[in-house]
Amino acid sequence: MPSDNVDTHEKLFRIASIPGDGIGTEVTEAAIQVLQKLAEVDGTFHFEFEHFDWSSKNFKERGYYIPPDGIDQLKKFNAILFGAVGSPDSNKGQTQAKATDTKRLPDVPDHISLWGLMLPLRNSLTQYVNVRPTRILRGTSSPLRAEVCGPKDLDWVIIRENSEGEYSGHGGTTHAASGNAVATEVSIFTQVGIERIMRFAFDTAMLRPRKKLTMVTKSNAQRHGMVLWDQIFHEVKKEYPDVETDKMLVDAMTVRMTLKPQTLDTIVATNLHADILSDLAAALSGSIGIAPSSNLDPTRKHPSMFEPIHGSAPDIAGQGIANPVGAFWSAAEMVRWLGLEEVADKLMECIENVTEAGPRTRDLGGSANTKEVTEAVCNEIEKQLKR
Ligand SMILES: NC(=O)c1ccc[n+]([C@@H]2O[C@H](COP(=O)([O-])OP(=O)(O)OC[C@H]3O[C@@H](n4cnc5c(N)ncnc54)[C@H](O)[C@@H]3O)[C@@H](O)[C@H]2O)c1
Ligand SMILES: O=C(O)C[C@@H](O)C(=O)O
Ligand SMILES: [K+]
Ligand SMILES: [Mn+2]
Repeated sequence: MPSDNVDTHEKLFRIASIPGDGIGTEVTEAAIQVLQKLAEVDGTFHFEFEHFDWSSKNFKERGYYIPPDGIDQLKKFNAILFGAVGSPDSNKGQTQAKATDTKRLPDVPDHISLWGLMLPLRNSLTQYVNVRPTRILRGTSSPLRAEVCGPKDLDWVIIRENSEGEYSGHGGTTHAASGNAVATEVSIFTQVGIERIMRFAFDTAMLRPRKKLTMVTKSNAQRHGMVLWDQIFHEVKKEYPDVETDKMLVDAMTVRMTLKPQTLDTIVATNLHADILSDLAAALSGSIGIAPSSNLDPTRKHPSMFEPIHGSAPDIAGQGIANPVGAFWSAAEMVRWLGLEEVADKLMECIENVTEAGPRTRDLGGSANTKEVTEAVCNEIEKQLKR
């Protein structure tokens, strides 16, 4: 509840924070610090955070990530800030694997953690869109040669289908004892699921200056679900005559992203294809550490969830050196989703003032730690937003 000295006319946003594991906890804490500073300096709204410790550590102790009433609890919030899931105890080996190299094996297998926390959240809260913008932030550079990619040549938004496809979770394993195990991983594509992601992608393209949408599939080799994607794309396209469109096969798309980044703008792809392409996009724009994502329920029936696209990064977890910029940018997208467009723009401005002037973390060529970057962004907020 607002404290006594708070004007009750101020907007109050209730945010659930789920830091998760590894650097997820470090960058979420940093993002909350930045959001609190933003609210404090702006003065017209404030945030109330509630923390949910649904970590892999707790999973090992309790046997679950999300408690039985967990999803219902989340439904009361205006938005969710998520860190990352993926057990960081990577040196402790794993009980079920026959692995010879236990050095990099997590003790909660990744498919258990993803299906125990991340995917049930996206699914239960009908966050069927995942928006992943990518551009070269001021002061950062692409690993691509300057002739291929100048600072303005990479400005994309990837619309990832976030509810079905390769992530439908249908499948099983049998015959394991025979020494010739049989496993299926069935992709499911539905007309409803495809239509709604296409409409969202066209709407997104319409709001961007270039009004350009590239649809990605693999409909040469995958002849059912991917062909349905193509067909529905062509149907929905008729409703958006102002949007310039083209279509790519996902393998060729990686080449186009790398060699002709300026020819792309809005991109729509399936759950798995967009997952892979968005990591590539992040790397091409400078670092996985800066890339944001919004898991949206466009109907606004349920809270949407905002998280950097990276994982728990066991290799650097606990060192305090993770780049918090992806979490900050995600926080800015949350602020935008909550209706505070101008504040979101100002926050992005502050973030980019810091990527430009430094301090920067190692992944961006600097030597700063998470705390130093966070303090720099907070100072920038003080400077830029003070009335
Ligand atoms: N949405 C999620 O929660 C999510 C996303 C991706 C991976 N994961 C999980 O995270 C774990 C690790 O996965 P991974 O290693 O494939 O991917 P990852 O994104 O965690 O790390 C890949 C590489 O990028 C670096 N990196 C990532 N974020 C960084 C940041 N903010 N600053 C600096 N460097 C950064 C890491 O140090 C690592 O070298 C796995 O358990 C995986 O399942 C979860
Ligand atoms: O596959 C996933 O969705 C997990 C992670 O890689 C992500 O991009 O959020
Ligand atoms: K994440
Ligand atoms: Mn991913």
